[in-house]
Amino acid sequence: MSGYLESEKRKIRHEFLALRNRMDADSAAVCSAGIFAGIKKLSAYEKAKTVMFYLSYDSEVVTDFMINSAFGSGKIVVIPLIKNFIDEEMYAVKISRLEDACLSVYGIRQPDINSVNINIVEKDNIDLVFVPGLAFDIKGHRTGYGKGCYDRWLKSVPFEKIVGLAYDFQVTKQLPIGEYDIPVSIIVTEKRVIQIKEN
Ligand SMILES: Nc1nc2c(c(=O)[nH]1)N(C=O)[C@@H](CNc1ccc(C(=O)N[C@@H](CCC(=O)O)C(=O)O)cc1)CN2
Ligand SMILES: Nc1ncnc2c1ncn2[C@@H]1O[C@H](COP(=O)(O)OP(=O)(O)OP(=O)(O)O)[C@@H](O)[C@H]1O
Repeated sequence: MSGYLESEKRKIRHEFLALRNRMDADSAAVCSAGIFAGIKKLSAYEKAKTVMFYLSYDSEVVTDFMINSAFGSGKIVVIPLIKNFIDEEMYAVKISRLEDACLSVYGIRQPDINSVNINIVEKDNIDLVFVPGLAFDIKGHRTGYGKGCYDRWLKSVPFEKIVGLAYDFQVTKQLPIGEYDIPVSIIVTEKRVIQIKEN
């Protein structure tokens, strides 16, 4: 990645993380409920048997109650797992309850790779993937924490299965894009559902 692109991305991360960190817990809960209301209206969600959520940390869109609701609807829930924080390769693993994913390194909740029976689910068997982000643009580009874990994992996932979850202020007109950035096909915020055309 060019130095210019890297510094532009760094600025975006800084700016949008500051915005997101300004949210208080009550507003985050209210907005996340609004986002889930939007998700439930998606026919792709209704039809999905297996959905990939992430377990929110920091000031990300809150997903715990969404995951519990998905269990209640009989869906299979998978979440990202980083087995090794050196190569940072991501896997999708099935959980049966939120408690399967205890607090892990760097504040990210994920299953304990030593104590839990790790059940890796193939990408082809996942119907819908919700991705977190620091910022999204109206063409579906996403800026994350800058590890590239999601971009690497999403490489072979069909565009229409990838859905970004964001507070409305995280959606901007245009983000700097790198060669590996994988766009989302839908962005769900508490105010709107943005459908993106594939380029
Ligand atoms: N909720 C949620 N879960 C997620 C992500 C996310 O953005 N949100 N990820 C999105 O990618 C992945 C987590 N990726 C991560 C990879 C590394 C570090 C991390 O803090 N690494 C250390 C460096 C390790 C070291 O010192 O060797 C660091 O930066 O300090 C954090 C998250 C998968 N799970
Ligand atoms: N498919 C890939 N193959 C090789 N390198 C990649 C791939 N995807 C991303 N990277 C590299 O990972 C680093 C971080 O990428 P980027 O800035 O796009 O992360 P991000 O989208 O902000 O974060 P994340 O995907 O973790 O949420 C960059 O150096 C990028 O070149």
